[in-house]
Amino acid sequence: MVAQGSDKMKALALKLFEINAFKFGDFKMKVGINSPVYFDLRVIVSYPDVMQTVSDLLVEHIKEVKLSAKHVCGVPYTALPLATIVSLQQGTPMLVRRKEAKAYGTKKLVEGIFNAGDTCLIVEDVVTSGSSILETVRDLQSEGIVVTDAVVVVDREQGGVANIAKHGVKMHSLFTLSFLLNTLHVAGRIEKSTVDAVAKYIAAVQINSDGTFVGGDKPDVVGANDLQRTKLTYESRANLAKSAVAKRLFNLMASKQTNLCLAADLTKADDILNVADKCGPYICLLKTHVDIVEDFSEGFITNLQSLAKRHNFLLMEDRKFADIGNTVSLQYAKGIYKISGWADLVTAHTLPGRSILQGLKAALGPDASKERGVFLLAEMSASGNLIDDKYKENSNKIATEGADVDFVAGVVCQSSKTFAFPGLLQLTPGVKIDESVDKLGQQYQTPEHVVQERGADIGVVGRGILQATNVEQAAQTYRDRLWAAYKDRVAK
Ligand SMILES: O=c1ccn([C@@H]2O[C@H](COP(=O)(O)O)[C@@H](O)[C@H]2O)c(=O)[nH]1
Repeated sequence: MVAQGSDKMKALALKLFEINAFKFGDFKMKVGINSPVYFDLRVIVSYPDVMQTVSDLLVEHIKEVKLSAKHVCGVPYTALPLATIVSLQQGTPMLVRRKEAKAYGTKKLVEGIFNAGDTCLIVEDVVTSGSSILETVRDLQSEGIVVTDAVVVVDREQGGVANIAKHGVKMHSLFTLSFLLNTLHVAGRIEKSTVDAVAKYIAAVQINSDGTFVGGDKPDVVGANDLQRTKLTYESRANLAKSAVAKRLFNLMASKQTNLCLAADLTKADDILNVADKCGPYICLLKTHVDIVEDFSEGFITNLQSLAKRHNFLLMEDRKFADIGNTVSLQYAKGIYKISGWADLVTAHTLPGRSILQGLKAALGPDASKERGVFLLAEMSASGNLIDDKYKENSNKIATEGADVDFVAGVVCQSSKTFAFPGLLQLTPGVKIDESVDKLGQQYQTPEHVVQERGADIGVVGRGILQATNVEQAAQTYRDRLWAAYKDRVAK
């Protein structure tokens, strides 16, 4: 058997985590309940080296457990390329199971040349209850094909082994979820609390092959899933962040005990520097709209950076980039403001799609995402804005899937439902001591409401502080209330 403890297996486990083939958080599952861990092995097709290693290990595993079937068949769709490589490497003919029978011609469910009585080995990527394997087994059996074994990449340990065994099929997995958790923990990639949260969930949620739950009742998943982002501390979320700047910001917030962002929307450089100095001790982030500064100069940026260093806060330019990649790249690095040179973070609309991330990254060097990050706008605080649920869903995908997620530090939004991944920060503008709406449609909620009801990790306050008679005192009040709301949220 391929030793789960081998260096090759451990390295592959870490690589799969690195490329986001699995992640931790709070994810909706096919069976209708949320899970603290989510696998998406579809991404491996974008990494030929990973494809190669996974299929090499599958072939090794097949040899070691002496599985000798006449055919090999992947469970559609993710396992199809894996089954193809296994077939090529072993010289074993492949069968392809259609998900729907052809409506015309042969109306076949299984493509390939076979005879009744032939044996077939199933290849699958991830097994939860084993129901997908069983669907494929059923179709192969209906053609008289004999199935006794299935090789899988990951067993989530939620009942799959027993469920498929009831149908005479033995599962041979490369990885168990427990092994992956342990490997990541030993390598310092996840905390013990993450291991425990997933283990608790797996123990509570065992699934039958028909999608019902072992024990009958729907488990109390809210209780079982301790990885919901609003329940976690900033320290533990720092470990789950893919963006280096998000990690830095989570740790800064935790050590400085502040989740307040000051929106320094003033038009004179000295006024911004003055307010940054006064409020610096209370903020984790200072947000600018640099294009409203009437006397902008390089000196202003140098002074702002030294205040950021002195008071330990990060700088965010709320540029809300929204153009094609090439233009965004120029807007980020060139012109008068040369934003990429000084802003730790910027904001960008998701309207242009993924190219917004590629455009921003193109303006930076190869290690771009180590020093810089972006907050994607998935929702706005302005009344009557045009963002709908589909837009939010797609924004979440851009923030959490694909090769550029290491550049995404967080999401600007108004609701905890907009995204689940705990490694991202929720930045929520529209915060004031009293709920209200300004003359131009800005909608305000209280610090407690945005943190506890809406899931904000960082509350953005502009005029609530800037128009106060004593800005320093106002910053302290907002910091105290936002921080207390966060402490209450994680204590519940
Ligand atoms: O949806 C959004 C996105 C960004 N903002 C920005 O936040 C501040 C809010 O300032 P207040 O004075 O506290 O209203 C401002 O810079 C906006 O550009 C937002 O309000 N809503």
